[in-house]
Amino acid sequence: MHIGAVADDFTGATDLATTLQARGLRAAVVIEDRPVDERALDGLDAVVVALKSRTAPVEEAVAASQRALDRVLGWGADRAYVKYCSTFDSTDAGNIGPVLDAARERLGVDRTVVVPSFPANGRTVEDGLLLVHGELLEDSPMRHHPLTPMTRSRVRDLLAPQTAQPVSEIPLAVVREGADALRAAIDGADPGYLVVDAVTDDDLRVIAAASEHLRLLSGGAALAAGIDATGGHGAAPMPPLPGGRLVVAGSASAATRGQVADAIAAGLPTRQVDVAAAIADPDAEADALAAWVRGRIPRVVPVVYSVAQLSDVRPDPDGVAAAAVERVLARLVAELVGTGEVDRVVVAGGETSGAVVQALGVGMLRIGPQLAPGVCWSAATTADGREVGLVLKSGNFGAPDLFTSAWEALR
Ligand SMILES: Nc1ncnc2c1ncn2[C@@H]1O[C@H](COP(=O)(O)OP(=O)(O)OP(=O)(O)O)[C@@H](O)[C@H]1O
Ligand SMILES: O=C(O)[C@@H](O)C(=O)CO
Repeated sequence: MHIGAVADDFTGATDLATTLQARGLRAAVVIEDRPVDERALDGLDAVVVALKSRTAPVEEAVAASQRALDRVLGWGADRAYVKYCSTFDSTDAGNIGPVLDAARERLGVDRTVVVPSFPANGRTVEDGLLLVHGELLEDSPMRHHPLTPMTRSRVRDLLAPQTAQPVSEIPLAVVREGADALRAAIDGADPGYLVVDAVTDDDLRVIAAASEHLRLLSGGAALAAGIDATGGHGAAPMPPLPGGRLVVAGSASAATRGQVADAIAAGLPTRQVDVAAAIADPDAEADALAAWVRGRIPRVVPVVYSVAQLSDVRPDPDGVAAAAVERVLARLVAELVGTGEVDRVVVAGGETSGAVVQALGVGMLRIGPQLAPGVCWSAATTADGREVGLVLKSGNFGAPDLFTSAWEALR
């Protein structure tokens, strides 16, 4: 196995796995500590362990990441990849630094690159500053993220409070000199973390080539697109899925809000989660939503969402609303998949996807056709043996019409 990766949320895990698969590497996602039949790992070039650790308490995130790393190394991975968000979602007390520190120690290495850039999704790093579609991260919609509001843009300033290790920057000019010059800069820098500028996919290919000797990589998923692959393997075949279809969106991100608006405009049946009702009695709200969905499937694709506009986000310092919405959407999907009424689900949002996949009791995701950079279908078997197709969509990924167009890839 070439790559063993640990991703801090579930959409990030499928983002990395589909990116590796597009390079011709056979990749799959393993869910947290769930046992897997090791025969299913035979012939895989890469395994990504999906964690729900982005906003977990630091000790929990580090412990879960260590267990995941031990697992992939035990499965024979030559190299490790710590995957975080391309918008570096974290807080000053956050988990990226501690997880990287622990991974460096586990692998006995003194440095790694830090490369959140994902040009195909508009995230670039130049002069050490993270830009989202050309706008500073702190001026982008990420400023209003319900769990990890991003109010600074310099990657070094975001990482430094999370680690005692030095954080240095390698400018674009060095990357553009090519892999040999960049490798010399990486090896000559202080030990610790090296934030490397990258604006284009070519820059990422140079960084991947210059980092070939590093046993630990870190970044968003796009750095993986530069990994030298000799594979040529396509997407895993999806099982026949004749049942109902459903979209659940717990994400408040700009792209998801656009996709919700597009679904409304396209005439899909849509219904908003009642957050107050969800907090009061999440199971009753889930049951009410399930009854509404049942009245519509399998003819059409119902869309259950929680945020159409930013003013729908409830001030939530204790995470009560977030947990309630996650529970409602997870129970809704588990109920309808459990009865066999629904077998294809598009889930928008990383935390939301984590809650849904946990509720389904899925152990492994086989990576199917790609729908957009970082967005793909995956096939899974639930704890009670149902076959299901899932799209775990990062909040800010995918074209506006994703909720109407995603199904075509399964025809
Ligand atoms: N109306 C609301 N008020 C407060 N919190 C909400 C509301 N609706 C949803 N949430 C919570 O906001 C969080 C959104 O996070 P999630 O990771 O699912 O989406 P995202 O951040 O857009 O996606 P990604 O992490 O992939 O970028 C979830 O915990 C969800 O339950
Ligand atoms: O890297 C990204 O932007 C995504 O995979 C993600 O992690 C969003 O949750």
